[in-house]
Amino acid sequence: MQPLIEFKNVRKSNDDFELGPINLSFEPGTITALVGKNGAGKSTFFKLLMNLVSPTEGDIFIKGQSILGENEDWKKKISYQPQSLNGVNSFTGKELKKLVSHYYPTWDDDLFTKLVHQFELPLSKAFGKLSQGVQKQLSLALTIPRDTEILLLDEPTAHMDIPTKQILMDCLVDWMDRGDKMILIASHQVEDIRKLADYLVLFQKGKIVGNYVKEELVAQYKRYWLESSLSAQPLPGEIARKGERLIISNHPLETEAHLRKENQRWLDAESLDLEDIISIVLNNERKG
Ligand SMILES: Nc1ncnc2c1ncn2[C@@H]1O[C@H](COP(=O)(O)OP(=O)(O)OP(=O)(O)O)[C@@H](O)[C@H]1O
Repeated sequence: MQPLIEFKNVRKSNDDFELGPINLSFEPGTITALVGKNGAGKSTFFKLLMNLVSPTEGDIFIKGQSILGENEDWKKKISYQPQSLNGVNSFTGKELKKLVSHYYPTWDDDLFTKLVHQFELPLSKAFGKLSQGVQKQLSLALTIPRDTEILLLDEPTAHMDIPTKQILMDCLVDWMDRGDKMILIASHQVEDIRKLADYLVLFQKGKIVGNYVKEELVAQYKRYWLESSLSAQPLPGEIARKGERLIISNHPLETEAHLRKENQRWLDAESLDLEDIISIVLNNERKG
C-alpha cells in the first residue's frame, strides 16, 4: 500500500536547533501520536509537512507527490490544525467557515454544524474575543470537516474541558471510519494518546528516538515484585530497580526465563503505565 506521507532523510536546521534526520512513513487507517518534551520538534515537523518551513535537506511526499514542487494539489488532501491560529482575531466563526469551506472540495457542512452544536460555539463572535479553549474548539470545527485523507492536530486538547475532550475523541474515532484516512496528533495528554493512537513517534531534542506500535511498547515493559532479595548483579532485561525486590524490565521474557532458572519467584508482575514508559524511554535517551 502506498503510504499517505513519506519523510525521506529530512533535516531542518534553525539557529540553535537541529531536527532530523527523519525517515518515516504513515499508512492510511492509522492514528500516530507525536510525543516529546517541549521544544522537541513536533510543531516543526508539522510545519515541514505543510511546507510552511523548508527542509534544509531531504524531501516529503504526500501520496507520492513531493510537497516541494510547483504543483500544490497535495494541499487539498491534508488538514492542519496548528497550536494557535494567527491573524484571524477580527473574523467571526461564520466568516472563517466561509473562507475555509470554499477552499476544500471535500468540506462536510453537516459535520461542521454538528461540531458547532456539540461544542456550543458562538459563530457570530470575533475569534479574538473567544476564550482560549473555545478558540481551540472553533479551530477544530474548522479543520475536521475539511474531510481530507490526512488530518494533522497540534495539541488539540490543550485548554479543553473534560466533556469537550470526550466529544472530540468520539468525533475523531467516527471520522476514521469514513475511509482510508490517517491522523497525526501531537499531544502531551497521555489520555489522548492512550485512547486514540495506534503508533507512537517519540521525539527527543530534534531526533526521532523511536517509532512504536503502542500495544507492543506497552507489552514490552513490566514491573516485578520478587519474593526474595536480588543479587547486586543486574538481571537480563533489567532497566531499573527500587529497593531489593522491585525491578523494571524491558525484556520481560528474558527476565522471567532468568528468574525461573535461578529459582527466584515473583509475587506480582504488572505492565507499566504508558506515561511511565514514555518517561523511561525519553529519560534513558537523554542519559545515553
Ligand atoms: N521560527 C523559528 N525560528 C527559530 N527557531 C525556531 C522557530 N520555530 C521553532 N524554533 C525552535 O525549534 C525548536 C523546536 O520547536 P517546536 O515548536 O517544533 O517544538 P515542540 O516539540 O512542538 O514543542 P511544544 O511541545 O512546546 O509545542 C525549539 O528549540 C524552538 O525554539
